[in-house]
Amino acid sequence: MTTEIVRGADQDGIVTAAAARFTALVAEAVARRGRARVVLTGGGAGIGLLAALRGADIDWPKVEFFWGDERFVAADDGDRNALQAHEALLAHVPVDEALVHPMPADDGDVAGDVDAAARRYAELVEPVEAFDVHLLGMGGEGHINSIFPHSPAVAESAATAVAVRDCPKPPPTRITLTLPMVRRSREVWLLVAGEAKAQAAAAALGGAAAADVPAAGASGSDRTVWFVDDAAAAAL
Ligand SMILES: O=C(O)[C@H](O)[C@@H](O)[C@H](O)[C@H](O)COP(=O)(O)O
Repeated sequence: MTTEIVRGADQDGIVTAAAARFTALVAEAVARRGRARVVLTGGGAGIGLLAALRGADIDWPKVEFFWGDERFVAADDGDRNALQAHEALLAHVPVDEALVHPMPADDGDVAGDVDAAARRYAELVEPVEAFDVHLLGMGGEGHINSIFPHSPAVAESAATAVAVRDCPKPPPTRITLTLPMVRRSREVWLLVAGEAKAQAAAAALGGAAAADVPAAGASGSDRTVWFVDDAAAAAL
């Protein structure tokens, strides 16, 4: 397993670098396996990458989309990562809707039951042998997906997806893939920009415990790539 650091001047710089690499990774996965399985995330950098991919030369109907985390709100709530991904990318490219797997929303038959929603998503991802790439943003205290330091989610070693309550970053109720499921990816990419992330980036790359800095537990079976801008790289 390789860890690689890709530097950019700012968030736009890392998004541009990640978009070029994403295009190549999807082409290779499709050539080898007929399909590329990708996991999307929320946050400024993750959604920014999706917007940058709109014009990319990608065989979109061969791409299968999963989410690493989601805010448990109504489907039409602007806080939904799936809605933001739709607006940034999915509505603009010819995806196969049967291959787009958003996490359940807080309406429909699991309304009010985030545990049932998480279980449903766990059942969906359980049979996936490996994602090709799991995209992640990182918070200033080192969270990835909705896995926060010293939370039940960061300690989860069995379930593939779990409910999150009292999340420090609003909205408070969420669903997240767990670290074991994140690691079921050939590649894991962290998109990290801004000085607020510098200490956590240095700690994660320096071998901190995942309980303290969840990003430290995010690694791909083939490769982990940190896309960091100059400000976020300041303490490396
Ligand atoms: O749904 C979410 O909020 C996320 O998936 C979260 O893990 C995000 O990726 C980080 O908080 C980084 O977000 P920024 O890139 O906006 O700092």
